[in-house]
Amino acid sequence: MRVLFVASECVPLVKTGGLADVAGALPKALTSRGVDVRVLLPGYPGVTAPSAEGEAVWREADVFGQPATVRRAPVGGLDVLALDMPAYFERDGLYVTPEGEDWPDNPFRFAALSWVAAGIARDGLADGWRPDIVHAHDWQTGLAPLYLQDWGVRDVASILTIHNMSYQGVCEAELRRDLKLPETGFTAQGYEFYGKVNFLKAGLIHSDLVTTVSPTYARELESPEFGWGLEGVLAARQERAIGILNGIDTELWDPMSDPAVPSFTSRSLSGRKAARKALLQTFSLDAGRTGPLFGVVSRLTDQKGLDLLLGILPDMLRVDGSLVLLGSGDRRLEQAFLTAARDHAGSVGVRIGYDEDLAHRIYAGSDAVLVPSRFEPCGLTQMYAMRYGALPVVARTGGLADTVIDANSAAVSAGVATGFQFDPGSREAFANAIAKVFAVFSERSLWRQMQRNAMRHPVGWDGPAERYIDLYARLMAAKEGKKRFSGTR
Ligand SMILES: Nc1ncnc2c1ncn2[C@@H]1O[C@H](COP(=O)(O)OP(=O)(O)O[C@H]2O[C@H](CO)[C@@H](O)[C@H](O)[C@H]2O)[C@@H](O)[C@H]1O
Repeated sequence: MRVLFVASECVPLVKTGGLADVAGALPKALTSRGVDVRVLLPGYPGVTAPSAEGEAVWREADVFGQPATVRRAPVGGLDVLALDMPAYFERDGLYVTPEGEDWPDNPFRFAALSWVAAGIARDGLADGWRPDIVHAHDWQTGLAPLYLQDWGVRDVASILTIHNMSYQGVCEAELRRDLKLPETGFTAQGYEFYGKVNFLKAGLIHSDLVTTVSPTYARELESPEFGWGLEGVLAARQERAIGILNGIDTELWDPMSDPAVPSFTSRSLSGRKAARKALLQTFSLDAGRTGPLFGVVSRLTDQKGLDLLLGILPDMLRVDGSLVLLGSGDRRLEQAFLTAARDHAGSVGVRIGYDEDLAHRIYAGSDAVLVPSRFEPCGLTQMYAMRYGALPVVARTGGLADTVIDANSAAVSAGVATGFQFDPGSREAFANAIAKVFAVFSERSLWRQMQRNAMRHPVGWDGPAERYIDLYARLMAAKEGKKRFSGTR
């Protein structure tokens, strides 16, 4: 079974968010189960540097005005195919300029990525490798299934995984000819979206199968609130989006062997105490405060609901809580948190930027990690938190609802709670959940039991990888005409 993964970012080479974690970890889990996976990535500087010596396995002289060369190299346990197109990808910033604006040629950059994925599926590589399946991820690769279908490549199946429906890759209709999109597809049943071109919609319509990253988000996606205008497209498909919960890379994220933090396990937490102390020192926070130390590691966007945190912060601090936050994104949120840190020096620490090492130290040293998202397709931070013994406090939405067992009275009596849930978007519900965190924090044995539960909660890729393999096998069988594909949620 040969699978071509195509994604716009991937750990350990280049990451801005959770897509990269999945695009790095899932291929590893599939490979260890015998699937032959290669991962096609844009040749950003972080990708071309480690693959520069790789063999050129595919070329085309002119892909949207630029020569394209694909180099194959083993990097970080992955079989990487780096798309070398310096004019498109050798720049500082994956999607946006240093000033935070979308690169104006993003439609061409990511159409090129999709085009090359489809080209590899059509032609195969110089070493004879040709995929059975193209597995595309998010809008940046949404045109790959369309090109495959348009070119009549019928013996390679395509899957599109939605990591976030709110980013769709919409561009002006006039570009459609230059993007080499079929004119007949520019309709409401095709890739047209309110008079524009929509990359994600193209992928949803033309892929053989659509998946998303949690069962709850799969259901939510069919409502206008979460579908961002594409809910009808999913509902109209014969096979709707299949929700497969993400896992996390439990080798990279292992408190026992993580080089960024003192070693600890669910049985022996003394290393965790040291991690907490070190974290307080990093942010020059007062070690004498008796309440929980809350942590946040997040992109600062409206999705993540962190404006709600600003609203309840003074109350949290009044009862001796503390906060550390690492994030970047929306300039106004960045400023607001920096101001909070200045106003509450000693109890609030804020780092604006991206820092992988510090992220590990926050999961290991915080008592609780806050994820108040308005919507969350899966969410990985709550799983990293659980694995490191920080109890997650999450909005009850998407994958957050699927991964955290709320400390309600039934779960507490059954001894299975792993965190705290509240109604998304509600400041009052968030404040109530925080009050509960304080209450449980003062009941040391219950807190300790929840930490143990959280740390032992299965968060790896074993189950999800098996489900993807099952889908791949059924898709291949369907392509071979053995039987009609039938998906289940
Ligand atoms: N400033 C910073 N410094 C260091 N690390 C930082 C950071 N900001 C964020 N991170 C890291 O980025 C990742 C974020 O992953 P999430 O899944 O929580 O969100 P994201 O919205 O990016 O992903 C989308 O795709 C993923 C994958 O499918 C879905 O889980 C999710 O719901 C969906 O929105 C985590 O590994 C986190 O530690």
